[in-house]
Amino acid sequence: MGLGSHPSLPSILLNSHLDSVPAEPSKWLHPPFSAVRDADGLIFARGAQDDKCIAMQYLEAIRSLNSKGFVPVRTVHISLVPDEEVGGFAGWAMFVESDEFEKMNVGFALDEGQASVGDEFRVFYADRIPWNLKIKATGQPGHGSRLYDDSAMENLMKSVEVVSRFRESQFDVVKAGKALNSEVVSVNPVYVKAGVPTHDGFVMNVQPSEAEAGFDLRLTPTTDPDEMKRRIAAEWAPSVRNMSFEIIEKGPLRDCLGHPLMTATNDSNPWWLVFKQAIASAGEKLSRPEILASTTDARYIRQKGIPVLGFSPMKNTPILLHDHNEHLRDTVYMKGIQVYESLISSLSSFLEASH
Ligand SMILES: CSCC[C@H](NC=O)C(=O)O
Ligand SMILES: [Zn+2]
Ligand SMILES: [Zn+2]
Repeated sequence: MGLGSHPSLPSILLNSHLDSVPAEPSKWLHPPFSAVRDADGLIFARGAQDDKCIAMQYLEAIRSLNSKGFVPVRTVHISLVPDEEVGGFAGWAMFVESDEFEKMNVGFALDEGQASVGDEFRVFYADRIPWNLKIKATGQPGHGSRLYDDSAMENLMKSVEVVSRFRESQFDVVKAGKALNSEVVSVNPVYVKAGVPTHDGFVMNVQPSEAEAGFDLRLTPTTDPDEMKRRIAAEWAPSVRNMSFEIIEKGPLRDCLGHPLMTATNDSNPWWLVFKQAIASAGEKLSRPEILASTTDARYIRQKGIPVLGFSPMKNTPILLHDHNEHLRDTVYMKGIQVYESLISSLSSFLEASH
């Protein structure tokens, strides 16, 4: 397929990353990099869901459409990219700035979504944005037996309590059924580093002068980043308690016009209507559009003002991305190819969008 009959119209892009997270083979039922299909039809492989499945399904769908003589109106591009799992800085973040990307003149893109445990497919209109937050404390060192104020560990532990309360306040909203997980700000501790090391452990009777904790923080597309920074500076790492912090922002929160990176899923977006219709024509249902709790390369494409939907055609499937024994049922995989045939033919035949 490839080139459309009207190549001057904005094109359709189908994106998949080819990298995956590591696996611990000893904890898997089958070797994670051999794609074993068991007697029940389950295909075990790192990447079976995240997201080599969609890369192959795009190709199979196009092969099938080709064999039926289908000619797209709009050009269809497939991008198979590196480094998504580590932030896309040497992948999509650079690619969106290239002339090659500009020349592709992309009008609409599909990127990965997530499995659905129910009978309806899930679709994602935005990603949360990760911040890596390091909180550092310094304080008074001293004998391990002494009770005194302002040790580094005490300062850090106070912060951990404050962060935990914020975490709970967000999680309570989810538990009360008022928001989905991906609609609140999440913060999870991922490491703590402190202590005076010895050759086989830590000195036990010295209270250390430095301590540090790391958090995986996820902002919703509408979180005000400046307000978040003020909260961190005032409450989580107050300098009056000898605390400092560092934030590594893993991607943009706004496009060049300052808008949150969200693709409209209403009548204002003709691509949404075509997408929805194509899913229905394939005899399938969609659940309410969601924000992706994690993030993917789509955020860089949205940053350019291009509408992107996150979609992986996996239903009645446990969510196993980044997990041990990641797998996908063969029949689900095969059905997904048909769904993409419907999507690709509808999207690439769509004439009327201004872009
Ligand atoms: C630093 S960006 C990390 C991207 C990663 N994406 C999928 O899991 C994520 O943690 O959401
Ligand atoms: Zn992925
Ligand atoms: Zn992943």
